[in-house]
Amino acid sequence: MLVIGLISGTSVDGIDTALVEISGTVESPQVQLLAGETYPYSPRLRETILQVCGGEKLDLEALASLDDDIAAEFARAALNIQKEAPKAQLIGSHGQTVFHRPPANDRLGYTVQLGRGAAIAKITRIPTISNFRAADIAQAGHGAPLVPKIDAYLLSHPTKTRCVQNIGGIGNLTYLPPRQRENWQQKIFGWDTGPGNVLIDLAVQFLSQGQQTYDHNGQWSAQGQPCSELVHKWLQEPYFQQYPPKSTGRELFSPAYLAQLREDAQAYSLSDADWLASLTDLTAISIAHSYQTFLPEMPAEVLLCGGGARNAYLRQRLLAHLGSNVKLLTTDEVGLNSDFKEAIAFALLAYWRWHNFPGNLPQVTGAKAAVLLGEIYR
Ligand SMILES: Nc1ncnc2c1ncn2[C@@H]1O[C@H](COP(=O)(O)OP(=O)(O)OP(=O)(O)O)[C@@H](O)[C@H]1O
Ligand SMILES: CC(=O)N[C@H]1[C@@H]2OC[C@@H](O2)[C@@H](O)[C@@H]1O[C@H](C)C(=O)O
Repeated sequence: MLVIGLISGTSVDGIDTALVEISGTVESPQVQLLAGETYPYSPRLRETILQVCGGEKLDLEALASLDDDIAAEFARAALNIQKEAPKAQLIGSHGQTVFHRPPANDRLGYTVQLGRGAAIAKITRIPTISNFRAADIAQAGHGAPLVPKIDAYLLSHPTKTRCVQNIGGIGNLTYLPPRQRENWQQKIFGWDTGPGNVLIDLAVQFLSQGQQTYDHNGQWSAQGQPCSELVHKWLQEPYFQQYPPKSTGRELFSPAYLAQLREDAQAYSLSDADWLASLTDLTAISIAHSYQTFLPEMPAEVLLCGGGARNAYLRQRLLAHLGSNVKLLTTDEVGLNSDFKEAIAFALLAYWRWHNFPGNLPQVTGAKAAVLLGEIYR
Protein backbone atom coordinates (compact mmCIF):
# COMPACT_ATOMS: atom_id res chain seq x y z
CA MET A 1 0.00 0.00 0.00
CA LEU A 2 1.33 3.45 -0.91
CA VAL A 3 0.97 5.76 2.08
CA ILE A 4 1.98 9.37 2.80
CA GLY A 5 3.04 10.40 6.31
CA LEU A 6 2.95 14.08 7.32
CA ILE A 7 4.13 15.84 10.47
CA SER A 8 5.34 19.20 11.60
CA GLY A 9 6.99 18.79 14.97
CA THR A 10 7.67 21.02 17.93
CA SER A 11 10.49 22.84 16.10
CA VAL A 12 7.78 24.24 13.78
CA ASP A 13 10.30 24.31 10.93
CA GLY A 14 8.16 22.74 8.23
CA ILE A 15 6.19 19.74 7.10
CA ASP A 16 8.16 16.49 7.04
CA THR A 17 6.62 14.41 4.28
CA ALA A 18 7.31 10.75 3.53
CA LEU A 19 5.99 8.63 0.70
CA VAL A 20 6.28 5.00 1.73
CA GLU A 21 5.43 1.60 0.37
CA ILE A 22 4.12 -0.64 3.13
CA SER A 23 4.08 -4.37 2.49
CA GLY A 24 4.09 -7.54 4.57
CA THR A 25 1.46 -7.90 7.25
CA VAL A 26 0.10 -5.61 9.92
CA GLU A 27 2.09 -7.46 12.59
CA SER A 28 5.20 -7.69 10.45
CA PRO A 29 5.24 -4.65 8.18
CA GLN A 30 8.01 -3.81 5.74
CA VAL A 31 8.39 -0.13 5.07
CA GLN A 32 10.27 1.35 2.16
CA LEU A 33 10.82 5.10 1.92
CA LEU A 34 10.25 6.13 -1.71
CA ALA A 35 10.58 9.88 -1.19
CA GLY A 36 11.08 12.30 1.69
CA GLU A 37 10.86 16.11 1.65
CA THR A 38 10.52 18.89 4.19
CA TYR A 39 8.33 21.73 2.98
CA PRO A 40 9.09 24.82 5.09
CA TYR A 41 6.19 26.91 6.36
CA SER A 42 5.96 30.45 5.04
CA PRO A 43 7.65 32.76 7.60
CA ARG A 44 4.26 34.33 8.40
CA LEU A 45 2.50 31.06 9.13
CA ARG A 46 5.45 29.87 11.22
CA GLU A 47 5.38 33.09 13.23
CA THR A 48 1.63 32.75 13.86
CA ILE A 49 2.01 29.12 14.96
CA LEU A 50 4.86 30.02 17.33
CA GLN A 51 2.78 32.85 18.81
CA VAL A 52 -0.16 30.49 19.39
CA CYS A 53 2.19 27.89 20.93
CA GLY A 54 3.47 30.71 23.16
CA GLY A 55 -0.03 31.32 24.54
CA GLU A 56 -1.17 34.22 22.32
CA LYS A 57 -4.96 34.44 22.36
CA LEU A 58 -6.99 33.63 19.23
CA ASP A 59 -10.71 34.09 18.67
CA LEU A 60 -12.54 31.02 17.36
CA GLU A 61 -12.83 32.37 13.83
CA ALA A 62 -9.07 32.94 13.68
CA LEU A 63 -8.54 29.44 15.10
CA ALA A 64 -10.70 27.93 12.36
CA SER A 65 -8.75 29.81 9.67
CA LEU A 66 -5.40 28.77 11.13
CA ASP A 67 -6.57 25.13 11.28
CA ASP A 68 -7.48 25.21 7.59
CA ASP A 69 -4.40 27.21 6.52
CA ILE A 70 -2.23 24.51 8.09
CA ALA A 71 -4.35 21.77 6.50
CA ALA A 72 -3.91 23.46 3.09
CA GLU A 73 -0.10 23.47 3.51
CA PHE A 74 -0.15 19.81 4.57
CA ALA A 75 -2.33 18.92 1.57
CA ARG A 76 0.08 20.77 -0.74
CA ALA A 77 2.97 18.79 0.74
CA ALA A 78 1.08 15.53 0.10
CA LEU A 79 0.33 16.50 -3.49
CA ASN A 80 3.94 17.57 -4.12
CA ILE A 81 5.62 14.44 -2.81
CA GLN A 82 3.73 12.19 -5.21
CA LYS A 83 4.04 14.30 -8.35
CA GLU A 84 6.23 11.72 -10.02
CA ALA A 85 4.75 8.67 -8.34
CA PRO A 86 1.55 6.66 -8.55
CA LYS A 87 -1.29 8.10 -6.45
CA ALA A 88 -1.06 7.26 -2.75
CA GLN A 89 -3.97 5.30 -1.24
CA LEU A 90 -3.81 6.79 2.23
CA ILE A 91 -2.47 9.81 4.15
CA GLY A 92 -1.54 9.77 7.82
CA SER A 93 -1.27 13.34 9.06
CA HIS A 94 -0.10 14.20 12.56
CA GLY A 95 -0.73 17.92 12.05
CA GLN A 96 0.87 20.69 14.07
CA THR A 97 0.83 20.54 17.87
CA VAL A 98 -0.04 23.97 19.27
CA PHE A 99 -1.03 22.93 22.77
CA HIS A 100 -0.29 19.92 24.96
CA ARG A 101 -1.37 19.43 28.56
CA PRO A 102 -0.50 16.06 30.09
CA PRO A 103 -3.10 14.27 32.24
CA ALA A 104 -3.03 14.95 35.97
CA ASN A 105 -4.69 13.20 38.91
CA ASP A 106 -8.34 12.87 37.92
CA ARG A 107 -8.16 15.18 34.88
CA LEU A 108 -7.70 13.93 31.32
CA GLY A 109 -4.90 15.39 29.23
CA TYR A 110 -5.65 17.84 26.45
CA THR A 111 -3.74 18.09 23.20
CA VAL A 112 -4.36 20.13 20.06
CA GLN A 113 -2.95 19.31 16.62
CA LEU A 114 -4.08 21.72 13.91
CA GLY A 115 -4.46 20.94 10.19
CA ARG A 116 -7.73 19.01 10.16
CA GLY A 117 -7.82 15.72 8.28
CA ALA A 118 -11.19 16.47 6.69
CA ALA A 119 -9.71 19.44 4.82
CA ILE A 120 -6.63 17.45 3.73
CA ALA A 121 -8.88 14.67 2.38
CA LYS A 122 -11.05 17.22 0.56
CA ILE A 123 -8.09 18.93 -1.14
CA THR A 124 -6.07 15.80 -1.98
CA ARG A 125 -9.01 13.43 -2.61
CA ILE A 126 -7.03 10.81 -0.70
CA PRO A 127 -8.47 9.18 2.47
CA THR A 128 -6.77 10.87 5.40
CA ILE A 129 -6.29 9.81 8.99
CA SER A 130 -5.55 12.51 11.57
CA ASN A 131 -6.01 13.33 15.26
CA PHE A 132 -3.91 10.36 16.35
CA ARG A 133 -3.47 11.36 19.97
CA ALA A 134 -7.13 11.78 21.02
CA ALA A 135 -8.04 8.11 21.57
CA ASP A 136 -5.04 7.53 23.85
CA ILE A 137 -5.85 10.71 25.81
CA ALA A 138 -9.44 9.44 26.21
CA GLN A 139 -7.95 6.34 27.88
CA ALA A 140 -6.26 8.64 30.42
CA GLY A 141 -2.96 8.42 28.52
CA HIS A 142 -0.58 11.23 27.60
CA GLY A 143 -1.28 10.77 23.90
CA ALA A 144 2.52 10.91 23.48
CA PRO A 145 4.99 9.67 22.56
CA LEU A 146 3.37 7.48 19.91
CA VAL A 147 6.48 6.53 17.95
CA PRO A 148 7.72 3.83 20.43
CA LYS A 149 5.49 1.11 18.96
CA ILE A 150 6.82 1.97 15.50
CA ASP A 151 10.38 1.82 16.87
CA ALA A 152 9.63 -1.61 18.32
CA TYR A 153 8.56 -2.94 14.93
CA LEU A 154 11.26 -1.26 12.85
CA LEU A 155 14.31 -0.92 15.10
CA SER A 156 14.36 -3.63 17.79
CA HIS A 157 17.27 -6.09 17.72
CA PRO A 158 17.19 -9.85 18.44
CA THR A 159 20.01 -9.78 21.00
CA LYS A 160 20.95 -6.17 21.78
CA THR A 161 19.25 -3.64 24.06
CA ARG A 162 18.67 -0.47 22.14
CA CYS A 163 17.32 2.99 22.82
CA VAL A 164 16.04 5.26 20.11
CA GLN A 165 16.55 8.92 20.99
CA ASN A 166 14.69 11.54 18.99
CA ILE A 167 16.15 15.02 19.30
CA GLY A 168 13.53 17.27 17.75
CA GLY A 169 12.17 20.39 19.42
CA ILE A 170 11.42 18.10 22.37
CA GLY A 171 13.47 14.94 23.02
CA ASN A 172 11.93 11.52 23.50
CA LEU A 173 13.25 8.02 23.94
CA THR A 174 12.15 4.48 23.25
CA TYR A 175 13.76 1.67 25.25
CA LEU A 176 13.80 -1.62 23.34
CA PRO A 177 14.87 -4.78 25.14
CA PRO A 178 16.26 -7.56 22.91
CA ARG A 179 13.53 -9.42 21.04
CA GLN A 180 14.76 -12.74 22.35
CA ARG A 181 13.94 -11.69 25.92
CA GLU A 182 10.72 -13.19 27.25
CA ASN A 183 7.71 -10.86 26.93
CA TRP A 184 10.03 -8.24 25.43
CA GLN A 185 7.14 -6.17 24.07
CA GLN A 186 5.71 -5.63 27.54
CA LYS A 187 9.11 -4.31 28.68
CA ILE A 188 9.33 -1.49 26.14
CA PHE A 189 9.36 1.99 27.67
CA GLY A 190 9.28 5.49 26.26
CA TRP A 191 8.72 9.08 27.36
CA ASP A 192 9.70 12.67 26.61
CA THR A 193 13.13 13.35 28.07
CA GLY A 194 12.65 17.16 27.97
CA PRO A 195 14.20 19.74 25.66
CA GLY A 196 15.66 18.55 22.38
CA ASN A 197 16.67 21.58 20.33
CA VAL A 198 14.05 23.94 21.71
CA LEU A 199 16.20 25.81 24.25
CA ILE A 200 19.23 25.94 21.93
CA ASP A 201 17.08 27.24 19.04
CA LEU A 202 15.40 29.90 21.19
CA ALA A 203 18.78 31.06 22.53
CA VAL A 204 20.37 31.24 19.06
CA GLN A 205 17.41 33.27 17.78
CA PHE A 206 17.70 35.59 20.75
CA LEU A 207 21.48 36.04 20.45
CA SER A 208 21.44 36.51 16.68
CA GLN A 209 18.40 38.81 16.86
CA GLY A 210 16.47 36.48 14.59
CA GLN A 211 19.21 36.12 11.97
CA GLN A 212 19.83 32.45 12.82
CA THR A 213 17.25 29.87 13.86
CA TYR A 214 19.56 27.10 15.11
CA ASP A 215 23.19 26.34 15.97
CA HIS A 216 24.43 24.81 12.72
CA ASN A 217 26.31 21.57 13.55
CA GLY A 218 26.78 22.97 17.08
CA GLN A 219 29.55 25.27 15.84
CA TRP A 220 28.64 28.21 18.09
CA SER A 221 28.26 26.23 21.31
CA ALA A 222 31.48 24.32 20.57
CA GLN A 223 33.32 27.63 20.99
CA GLY A 224 32.22 27.83 24.62
CA GLN A 225 32.62 25.85 27.82
CA PRO A 226 29.60 24.54 29.76
CA CYS A 227 29.28 25.86 33.30
CA SER A 228 28.72 22.62 35.20
CA GLU A 229 27.48 24.36 38.37
CA LEU A 230 24.66 26.02 36.43
CA VAL A 231 23.88 22.90 34.43
CA HIS A 232 23.44 20.93 37.66
CA LYS A 233 21.24 23.67 39.10
CA TRP A 234 19.10 23.59 35.94
CA LEU A 235 18.86 19.80 36.14
CA GLN A 236 16.80 20.24 39.33
CA GLU A 237 13.84 21.18 37.09
CA PRO A 238 10.98 19.00 38.45
CA TYR A 239 10.17 17.60 34.99
CA PHE A 240 13.56 15.85 34.87
CA GLN A 241 12.89 14.19 38.22
CA GLN A 242 9.30 13.17 37.43
CA TYR A 243 8.67 9.44 36.93
CA PRO A 244 7.38 8.24 33.54
CA PRO A 245 4.91 8.06 31.87
CA LYS A 246 5.51 11.70 31.06
CA SER A 247 5.27 14.12 28.17
CA THR A 248 6.03 17.79 27.71
CA GLY A 249 6.15 20.58 25.18
CA ARG A 250 6.78 24.22 24.41
CA GLU A 251 4.31 25.16 27.19
CA LEU A 252 7.05 24.34 29.74
CA PHE A 253 10.23 24.90 27.69
CA SER A 254 9.10 28.34 26.56
CA PRO A 255 10.70 31.74 25.87
CA ALA A 256 9.86 32.69 29.49
CA TYR A 257 11.70 29.57 30.71
CA LEU A 258 14.72 30.50 28.60
CA ALA A 259 14.66 34.07 29.96
CA GLN A 260 15.22 32.64 33.45
CA LEU A 261 18.18 30.59 32.20
CA ARG A 262 19.54 33.78 30.59
CA GLU A 263 19.32 35.61 33.93
CA ASP A 264 21.18 32.76 35.63
CA ALA A 265 23.91 32.90 32.97
CA GLN A 266 24.28 36.64 33.45
CA ALA A 267 24.64 36.17 37.20
CA TYR A 268 27.59 33.89 36.40
CA SER A 269 28.94 36.36 33.77
CA LEU A 270 28.89 33.67 31.07
CA SER A 271 29.80 34.63 27.51
CA ASP A 272 27.22 33.94 24.79
CA ALA A 273 29.15 30.86 23.64
CA ASP A 274 29.45 29.57 27.24
CA TRP A 275 25.69 30.04 27.71
CA LEU A 276 24.97 28.08 24.52
CA ALA A 277 27.45 25.38 25.54
CA SER A 278 25.68 25.17 28.91
CA LEU A 279 22.22 24.88 27.31
CA THR A 280 23.53 22.17 24.99
CA ASP A 281 25.09 20.38 27.93
CA LEU A 282 21.80 20.64 29.87
CA THR A 283 20.01 19.06 26.91
CA ALA A 284 22.54 16.21 26.82
CA ILE A 285 22.68 15.63 30.57
CA SER A 286 18.86 15.69 30.89
CA ILE A 287 18.71 12.87 28.32
CA ALA A 288 21.46 10.83 30.01
CA HIS A 289 19.93 11.47 33.46
CA SER A 290 16.63 10.07 32.20
CA TYR A 291 18.35 6.85 31.11
CA GLN A 292 20.38 6.47 34.27
CA THR A 293 17.43 7.21 36.56
CA PHE A 294 14.43 5.50 34.98
CA LEU A 295 15.61 2.64 32.73
CA PRO A 296 16.01 -0.91 34.07
CA GLU A 297 19.44 -1.11 32.36
CA MET A 298 21.64 1.02 30.13
CA PRO A 299 21.33 0.14 26.43
CA ALA A 300 24.21 -1.20 24.35
CA GLU A 301 23.28 1.18 21.54
CA VAL A 302 21.55 4.55 21.31
CA LEU A 303 20.14 5.30 17.87
CA LEU A 304 19.71 9.03 17.29
CA CYS A 305 17.15 10.65 15.03
CA GLY A 306 15.68 14.13 14.51
CA GLY A 307 17.53 17.31 13.58
CA GLY A 308 19.59 17.39 16.79
CA ALA A 309 21.47 14.30 15.60
CA ARG A 310 23.32 16.72 13.29
CA ASN A 311 24.55 18.87 16.17
CA ALA A 312 28.11 17.54 16.63
CA TYR A 313 28.64 19.34 19.94
CA LEU A 314 25.38 17.96 21.37
CA ARG A 315 26.38 14.45 20.27
CA GLN A 316 29.77 14.86 21.92
CA ARG A 317 28.20 16.01 25.21
CA LEU A 318 25.66 13.19 25.06
CA LEU A 319 28.37 10.58 24.65
CA ALA A 320 30.30 12.10 27.55
CA HIS A 321 27.24 11.82 29.83
CA LEU A 322 26.03 8.39 28.64
CA GLY A 323 29.46 6.83 29.18
CA SER A 324 31.78 4.95 26.88
CA ASN A 325 29.93 1.61 27.21
CA VAL A 326 27.14 3.02 25.07
CA LYS A 327 27.54 3.06 21.30
CA LEU A 328 26.06 6.18 19.71
CA LEU A 329 24.68 5.70 16.19
CA THR A 330 21.97 7.24 14.05
CA THR A 331 18.95 5.29 12.83
CA ASP A 332 20.35 5.76 9.29
CA GLU A 333 23.18 3.43 10.27
CA VAL A 334 20.66 0.64 10.89
CA GLY A 335 18.61 1.38 7.79
CA LEU A 336 15.93 3.89 8.84
CA ASN A 337 16.12 7.49 7.62
CA SER A 338 16.63 9.69 10.71
CA ASP A 339 15.16 12.87 9.19
CA PHE A 340 11.89 11.29 8.08
CA LYS A 341 11.39 8.69 10.80
CA GLU A 342 8.46 10.58 12.39
CA ALA A 343 6.75 11.10 9.01
CA ILE A 344 7.28 7.39 8.24
CA ALA A 345 5.81 6.60 11.67
CA PHE A 346 2.57 8.45 10.93
CA ALA A 347 2.27 6.65 7.58
CA LEU A 348 2.56 3.34 9.44
CA LEU A 349 0.20 4.45 12.22
CA ALA A 350 -2.36 5.35 9.53
CA TYR A 351 -1.85 1.96 7.90
CA TRP A 352 -2.44 0.29 11.27
CA ARG A 353 -5.61 2.33 11.86
CA TRP A 354 -6.86 1.45 8.37
CA HIS A 355 -6.37 -2.23 9.24
CA ASN A 356 -7.84 -1.85 12.75
CA PHE A 357 -4.57 -2.49 14.58
CA PRO A 358 -3.90 -0.50 17.79
CA GLY A 359 -1.07 2.05 17.61
CA ASN A 360 -0.34 3.01 21.23
CA LEU A 361 1.66 1.22 23.90
CA PRO A 362 -0.24 1.66 27.20
CA GLN A 363 2.88 1.20 29.33
CA VAL A 364 4.46 4.14 27.45
CA THR A 365 1.59 6.63 27.35
CA GLY A 366 -0.10 5.54 30.59
CA ALA A 367 -3.35 4.75 28.74
CA LYS A 368 -5.68 2.18 30.28
CA ALA A 369 -5.82 0.18 27.05
CA ALA A 370 -4.33 -0.30 23.61
CA VAL A 371 -6.66 1.47 21.18
CA LEU A 372 -7.08 2.36 17.53
CA LEU A 373 -5.45 5.73 16.89
CA GLY A 374 -6.74 8.34 14.47
CA GLU A 375 -9.95 9.48 12.81
CA ILE A 376 -10.62 8.45 9.23
CA TYR A 377 -11.79 11.02 6.66
CA ARG A 378 -12.64 9.36 3.40
N1 LIG B 1 22.85 20.74 10.91
C1 LIG B 1 22.24 20.94 12.08
N2 LIG B 1 22.96 21.31 13.17
C2 LIG B 1 22.37 21.54 14.37
N3 LIG B 1 21.06 21.42 14.58
C3 LIG B 1 20.29 21.06 13.54
C4 LIG B 1 20.82 20.79 12.24
N4 LIG B 1 19.80 20.46 11.42
C5 LIG B 1 18.67 20.51 12.18
N5 LIG B 1 18.96 20.87 13.44
C6 LIG B 1 18.03 21.07 14.57
O1 LIG B 1 16.93 20.21 14.41
C7 LIG B 1 15.71 20.93 14.56
C8 LIG B 1 14.64 20.27 13.75
O2 LIG B 1 14.54 18.95 14.18
P1 LIG B 1 13.30 18.06 13.85
O3 LIG B 1 12.81 18.38 12.50
O4 LIG B 1 13.68 16.67 14.18
O5 LIG B 1 12.27 18.61 14.93
P2 LIG B 1 10.71 18.37 15.05
O6 LIG B 1 10.36 17.13 14.31
O7 LIG B 1 10.05 19.64 14.68
O8 LIG B 1 10.51 18.17 16.60
P3 LIG B 1 9.75 17.01 17.45
O9 LIG B 1 10.45 15.72 17.17
O10 LIG B 1 9.91 17.48 18.85
O11 LIG B 1 8.33 17.01 17.04
C9 LIG B 1 16.05 22.35 14.12
O12 LIG B 1 15.19 23.28 14.74
C10 LIG B 1 17.49 22.49 14.60
O13 LIG B 1 17.51 22.89 15.93
C1 LIG C 1 2.20 16.41 21.88
C2 LIG C 1 3.28 16.25 20.87
O1 LIG C 1 3.17 16.73 19.77
N1 LIG C 1 4.37 15.55 21.24
C3 LIG C 1 5.48 15.28 20.35
C4 LIG C 1 6.68 16.17 20.74
O2 LIG C 1 7.75 15.97 19.81
C5 LIG C 1 8.62 14.96 20.32
C6 LIG C 1 7.93 14.49 21.56
O3 LIG C 1 7.22 15.68 21.96
C7 LIG C 1 6.89 13.37 21.28
O4 LIG C 1 6.29 13.06 22.50
C8 LIG C 1 5.78 13.80 20.32
O5 LIG C 1 6.00 13.48 18.97
C9 LIG C 1 6.36 12.21 18.49
C10 LIG C 1 6.15 12.19 17.01
C11 LIG C 1 5.63 11.02 19.13
O6 LIG C 1 4.44 11.11 19.41
O7 LIG C 1 6.27 9.99 19.29
